[in-house]
Amino acid sequence: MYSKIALSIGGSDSGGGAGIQADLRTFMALKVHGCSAITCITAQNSIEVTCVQPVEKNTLLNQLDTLFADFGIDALKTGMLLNESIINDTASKLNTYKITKIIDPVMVTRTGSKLLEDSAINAYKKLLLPIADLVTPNIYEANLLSGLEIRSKEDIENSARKIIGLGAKAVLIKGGGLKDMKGKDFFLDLNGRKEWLFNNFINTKNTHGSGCTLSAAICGYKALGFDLFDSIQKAKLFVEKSLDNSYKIGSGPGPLGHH
Ligand SMILES: Nc1ncnc2c1ncn2[C@@H]1O[C@H](COP(=O)(O)OP(=O)(O)O)[C@@H](O)[C@H]1O
Ligand SMILES: Cc1ncc(COP(=O)(O)OP(=O)(O)O)c(N)n1
Repeated sequence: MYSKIALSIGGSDSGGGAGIQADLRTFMALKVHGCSAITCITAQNSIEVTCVQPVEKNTLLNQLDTLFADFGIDALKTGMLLNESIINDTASKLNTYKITKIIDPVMVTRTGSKLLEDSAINAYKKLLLPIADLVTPNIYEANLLSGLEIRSKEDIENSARKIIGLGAKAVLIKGGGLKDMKGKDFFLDLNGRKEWLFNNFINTKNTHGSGCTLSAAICGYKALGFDLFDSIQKAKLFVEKSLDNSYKIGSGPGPLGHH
């Protein structure tokens, strides 16, 4: 019980639906010990983000150094990294860790609040994609990373190829941003393995934190020792069940019920 350790590097969601809070709940549900390195603090509810405060450089670096000095972390994921300076600092450390790295390139909430400065997109491409074992963009994020406008399944596949071309070992593009594509995601890796992955559509408005939950579950299953592709399949099932257990706590989209 709890012999494996996963780390989430990302932002705090004061509303508890996404970010570090969703990641730690996901790790716990998978019976993986969860650690966190907080990059920024957001004041957030189900409808808006009213304030974002990055932590100081040394606060971020000390969280990482202190964890790695004592714990044998099995896998990590990144979430909200906010700006170029946080991406630089995170990448400088990640370069030295020989564990699975899942990069969830969080850029904007479903309700339209920006979680990444525009000027930081190039830093993602230059510093994080080349060290990613897996990158998990939604349509909007894949668009910005690949420079391709995505309107169809074919565009998704082309965008995935571009992202692999930028150095990521594997990519999972979440199709939900296109009509009738919720639950349909496209996987491609460096060896040319390509698969469309499907889970059942869950008819709920309470989807806040589903992207974070997916990347955290992939990270958790990797920490438990599953290979990357199995981890993704299991994580999709985990998200489906968590969406089925989702609930409403404010006037906007509510959180997932991690189980
Ligand atoms: N209503 C839904 N029913 C089933 N699966 C869903 C639903 N909404 C999202 N998903 C799945 O949840 C995961 C996260 O996707 P999504 O919410 O689009 O990411 P993001 O929050 O990054 O935009 C994906 O695997 C997606 O297929
Ligand atoms: C602090 C923080 N990190 C990440 C997100 C984004 O969460 P995600 O699951 O990608 O999507 P939304 O449900 O927010 O659209 C966040 N909101 N806050």
